[in-house]
Amino acid sequence: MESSDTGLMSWKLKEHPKLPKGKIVAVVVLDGWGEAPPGPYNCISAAHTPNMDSLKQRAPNRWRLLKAHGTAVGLPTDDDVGNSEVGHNALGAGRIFAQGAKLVDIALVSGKIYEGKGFKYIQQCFDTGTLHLIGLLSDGGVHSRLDQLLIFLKGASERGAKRIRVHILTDGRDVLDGTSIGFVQTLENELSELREKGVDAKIASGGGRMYVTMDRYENDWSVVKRGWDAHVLGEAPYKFTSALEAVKKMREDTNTDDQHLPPFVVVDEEGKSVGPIMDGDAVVTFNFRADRMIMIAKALEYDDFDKFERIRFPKIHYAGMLQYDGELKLPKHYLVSPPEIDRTSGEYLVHNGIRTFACSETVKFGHVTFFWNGNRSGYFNSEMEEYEEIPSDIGITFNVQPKMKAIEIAKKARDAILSRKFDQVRINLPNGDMVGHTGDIEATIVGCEAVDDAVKIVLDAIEEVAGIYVVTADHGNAEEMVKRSKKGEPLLDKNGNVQIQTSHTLQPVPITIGGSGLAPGVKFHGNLPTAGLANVASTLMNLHGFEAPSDYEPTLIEVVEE
Ligand SMILES: O=C(O)[C@@H](CO)OP(=O)(O)O
Ligand SMILES: [Mn+2]
Ligand SMILES: [Mn+2]
Repeated sequence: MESSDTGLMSWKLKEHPKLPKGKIVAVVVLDGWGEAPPGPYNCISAAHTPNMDSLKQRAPNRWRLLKAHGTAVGLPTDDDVGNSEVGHNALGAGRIFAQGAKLVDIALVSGKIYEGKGFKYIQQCFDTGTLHLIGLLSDGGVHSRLDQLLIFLKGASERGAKRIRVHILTDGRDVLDGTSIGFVQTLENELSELREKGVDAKIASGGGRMYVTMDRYENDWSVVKRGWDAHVLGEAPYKFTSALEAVKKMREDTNTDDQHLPPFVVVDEEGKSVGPIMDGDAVVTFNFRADRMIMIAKALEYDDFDKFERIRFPKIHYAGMLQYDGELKLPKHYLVSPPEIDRTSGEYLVHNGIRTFACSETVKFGHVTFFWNGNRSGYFNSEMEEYEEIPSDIGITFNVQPKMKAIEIAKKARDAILSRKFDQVRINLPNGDMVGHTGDIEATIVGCEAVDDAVKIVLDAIEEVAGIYVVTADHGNAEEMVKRSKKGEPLLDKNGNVQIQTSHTLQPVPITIGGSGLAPGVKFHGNLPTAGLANVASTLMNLHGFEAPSDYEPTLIEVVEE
């Protein structure tokens, strides 16, 4: 950390000895765009992407791969796929922070989770109220983990929870479609063991994560309302006497995948919901990841709330697994302290006169703002920053509109670059990820081609202002659309069809820099073979003419005499 004469931390960055200030730098994050061998399940190699291809071929010294998964981005193990939260956190913060998944693991293993203020707060309801747990039910490890839920269920019941209701959101996005049946079965087994010990524990409601509760960035409040109605009011169009039956039947009868299952409630023999949320109950949202919990957290926490008609607003003790928004302090109560992602590159650059424009469409808007800035909403300095959100299409899966708003985002970036009002123009192009998550290979190829066209728009604008571009990605997705055996063969399901993979991957991501504003002699260091996304922030500071703070991960570039 840099310090001033007074011993206090200083925001002032040192000038870079060789690189000038004043260049406009475009930062383009391709969401879900990893590097993998070409093949029929690699939508990026299958797509016609002349611009990205030429960036790779033209300047081998200024194109390389970065680690974007596992411990390189603060996840518990190197078997953990990357994701947007940890990826953009690392890109923006320039350091690797132990992330939510890991912090919850640590708190559960040590038992500290039960000693904190958050647990004591919910525990006050255990004698007379019900403990409700709402979250994503899978072992995907992106938003939540089933093993953590099971440990917590046991821990809470040993500490006095007598009546427990779980509200499940089925996945099929971070894990294979269809696996929700197995996850529900595992949870049911655990709940039945708790019942044998005298705890009244049941699944009460649920639905598919993309259709119920887990919307983000206020894209579509009707998603959260469906969750509210099912979890809180105990009302849903589908009623079953067990969650297992619910998931199995709804998959067949409505022909929807795990991600998009309709909302359901579990009812008793009289058809009455087994677990609405009532006055005096405790509620925990057990996802550690922030973006898709913030909307439901607002609905559960805020007295003043006008996003939808709540009908009934129970007086509850609500805690998040983590605090999801550091600026809004939302929720007020939480079980595990979030990573303290401080002194991000965005905050430094604002203090050093860099004016920033950031843009994406709604579904990725918070990635280049909120996540980039360390899970902090709002501006550091509204006079120096402008964030623009292009409304995403709602109510569709993105294989229907695979081009999404890529071109519109790129045009906003182009206008911001040509206006010369900004020093950094930062965008996220969502297609590789959002279309990749649908598992639709043809549509994903179309999406990747739109990304390539969008990159060209930004690069052309950078050329006009003699600026610099940095094109990179946050994690893999579209480059690997099939589940493989250990030997690398595509796996088949029981009907002999290949198992389509909708999730992120373990693959590295490319980064490339260039533009006529780049000082001659700038190239990637040869001595950082294991660099990852956290090395990008220092690099960007250099390109703006500054040295990075000493505790940032080292820069990727060096300047050689030509
Ligand atoms: O859609 C999401 O929530 C995640 C996958 O669970 O994707 P990303 O990390 O790219 O936002
Ligand atoms: Mn992403
Ligand atoms: Mn994704």
